[in-house]
Amino acid sequence: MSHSPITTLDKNGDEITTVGFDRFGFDSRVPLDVLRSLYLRPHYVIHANEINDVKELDSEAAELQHAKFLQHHAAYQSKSIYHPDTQSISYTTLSRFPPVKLLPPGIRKRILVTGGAGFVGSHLVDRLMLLGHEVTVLDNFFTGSKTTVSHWVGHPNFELVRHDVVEPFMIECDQIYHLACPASPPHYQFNAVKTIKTSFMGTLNMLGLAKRTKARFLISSTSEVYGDPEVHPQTEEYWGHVNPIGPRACYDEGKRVAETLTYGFQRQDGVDVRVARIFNTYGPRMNPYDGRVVSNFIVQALKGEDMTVYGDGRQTRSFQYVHDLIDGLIALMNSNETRPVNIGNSDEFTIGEFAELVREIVEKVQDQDGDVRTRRVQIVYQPMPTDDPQKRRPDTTRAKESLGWQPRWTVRMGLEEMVRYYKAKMAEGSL
Ligand SMILES: O=c1ccn([C@@H]2O[C@H](COP(=O)(O)OP(=O)(O)O[C@H]3OC[C@@H](O)[C@H](O)[C@H]3O)[C@@H](O)[C@H]2O)c(=O)[nH]1
Repeated sequence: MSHSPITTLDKNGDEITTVGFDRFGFDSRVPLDVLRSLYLRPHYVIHANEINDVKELDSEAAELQHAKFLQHHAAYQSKSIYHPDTQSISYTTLSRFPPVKLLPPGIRKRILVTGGAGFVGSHLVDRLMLLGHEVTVLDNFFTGSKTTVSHWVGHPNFELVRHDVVEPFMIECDQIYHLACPASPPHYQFNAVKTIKTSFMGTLNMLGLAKRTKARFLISSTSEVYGDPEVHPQTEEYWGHVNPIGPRACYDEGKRVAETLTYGFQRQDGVDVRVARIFNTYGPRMNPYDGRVVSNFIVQALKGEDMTVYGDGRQTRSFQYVHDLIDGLIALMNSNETRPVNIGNSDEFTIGEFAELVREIVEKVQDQDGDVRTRRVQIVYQPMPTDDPQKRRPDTTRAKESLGWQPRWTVRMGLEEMVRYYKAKMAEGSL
């Protein structure tokens, strides 16, 4: 089956060919198709009675399966070959790393990314690596996965360290993106004490490192600091409405105390800090089983299972695509804005409406690919989790004014790409 390349249009109807921008003395632009080649993995399925030679699999037909998103670039990932007969998967080694920018030493930065093997972290790592910086990833692989950054392992600009941020860590660096913490409600509630320990001790340790090295420090905080908000949309001035003893408190209060620590180090020790309050974000490399709504809905619809809406589906969320978030994080890190900044998309949906949108997009992609559906998936209702916020939408005026940042991706474009990512995972056998 052959595909013609897809055009990605932004909110204004203009084509997106690059992400990032040249602002605050930091050029973060990279071509979109190069980025895509890092997460849309070519997959191959072979049966025991078929050819067993990997080279034979580099056929035009196999490559075409992903040609739709990989316009001019070969995928810079090892190949994963699924053997359904033995329920096994083999990975090939990379013969060539993705090309990275050659930066003069004065411009090249040494950047530490905690949680760099997670969903958001791995996209940030891709961007910083392609831009030519030296990147060290710290991750304990509790919710992150080595496969998200495996295409960089062995590259001279890259280092992957298994380390838990609750223990101190020493390294010389210029910038620290401190992202380490489980972010999905079922994951962060799985071990609540560990979650709050990660937020508190992890942030304390990384701020200590920033103080010693004089590195600029950015923490990924969250819209959850606003709790179940009584102000809508949420501005950075709003202090929030959080239940300090509820099941979400380990995360909400953990991030609130992490912000308190961050500004404590700024006031007492002059640490150069940035605080990003991240709103609901989705995209490729989200763990398909992490329990958040976007991954749940897409995976359920692709598998032909019923889509689970919690409560009556009238609660709202506003969803941003991961490339917009990374643009925002990089802009914030390199700007002079030291106050907290909301990074999110203000396109707000009820969860009920969102389920219908996801179902429609999954069906559209399936129809384009000629997939056969045995039935239309149903939307079913399940109990609402305790303390689930009733509404959420960012006021992003500050990000627009201070960073010149606003989201570019439409929810539709982002969802379509994520559906293709999960389809590839299914074909690979890992979903
Ligand atoms: O299968 C599902 C999963 C979730 N939901 C609902 O969808 C909404 C969104 O749920 P998610 O679990 O994706 O995310 P939440 O908004 O609750 O929390 C998120 O907030 C912002 C981030 O910091 C974190 O990633 C996460 O804590 C909730 O109302 C939830 O009850 C469903 O209806 N069905």
